[in-house]
Amino acid sequence: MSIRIKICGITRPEDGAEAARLGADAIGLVFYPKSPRNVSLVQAQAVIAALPPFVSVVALFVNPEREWVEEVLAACSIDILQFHGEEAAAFCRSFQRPYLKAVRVKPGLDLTAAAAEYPDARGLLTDAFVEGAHGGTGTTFDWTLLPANLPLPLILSGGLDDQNIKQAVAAVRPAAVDVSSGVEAAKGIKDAARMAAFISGARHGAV
Ligand SMILES: O=C(O)c1ccccc1N[C@@H]1O[C@H](COP(=O)(O)O)[C@@H](O)[C@H]1O
Repeated sequence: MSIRIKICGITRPEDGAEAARLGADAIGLVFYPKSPRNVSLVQAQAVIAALPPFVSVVALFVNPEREWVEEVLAACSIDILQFHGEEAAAFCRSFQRPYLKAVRVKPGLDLTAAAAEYPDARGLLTDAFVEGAHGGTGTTFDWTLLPANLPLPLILSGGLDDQNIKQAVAAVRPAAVDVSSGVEAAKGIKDAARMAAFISGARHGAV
């Protein structure tokens, strides 16, 4: 199966539509008020309305209240949930939607054990550990820390950009890649040329 590409932190309908036109498989909407890429329900609805039907919509949360996830699901057409905090598996699965679990990688973390805690997740998304931040930092981690045989599909993220994506995909061979800051012109504003180069690099790195 060909590599899947997610462009996260979309805040504007035109950026989501452009990501889709360039060949992204999924876009991410950040429902985390502390993020510079946080979107309101109205913003999210506008982004989703501008997307073609074949692009998956991922809703990203960080340690959310249950009611907030339910409100987003009621208001927006969401395909997949992404939990980017310290959410327990029981919480993640309680919405009865496909979900991705993010882990922030640092030396000493047992990724195989971390993945095993979320057996029903659709994928394990590996981001860089940065003290005091939950994600979207543009920081890479040491890809050699990734074990060969994770029990879940691997979604590589953390500091990927249009310059390093081909090398990253060739080295790690993930099922999917995810990027936020590495294809931006400014926080929350995507750069079409960088998105195009990222998507092309990911596809070429996978061959
Ligand atoms: O994008 C954000 O602002 C964000 C905030 C809080 C948690 C996660 C966030 N984004 C996710 O972080 C990773 C890596 O981002 P980057 O490419 O290094 O900027 C990515 O999975 C985003 O989905």
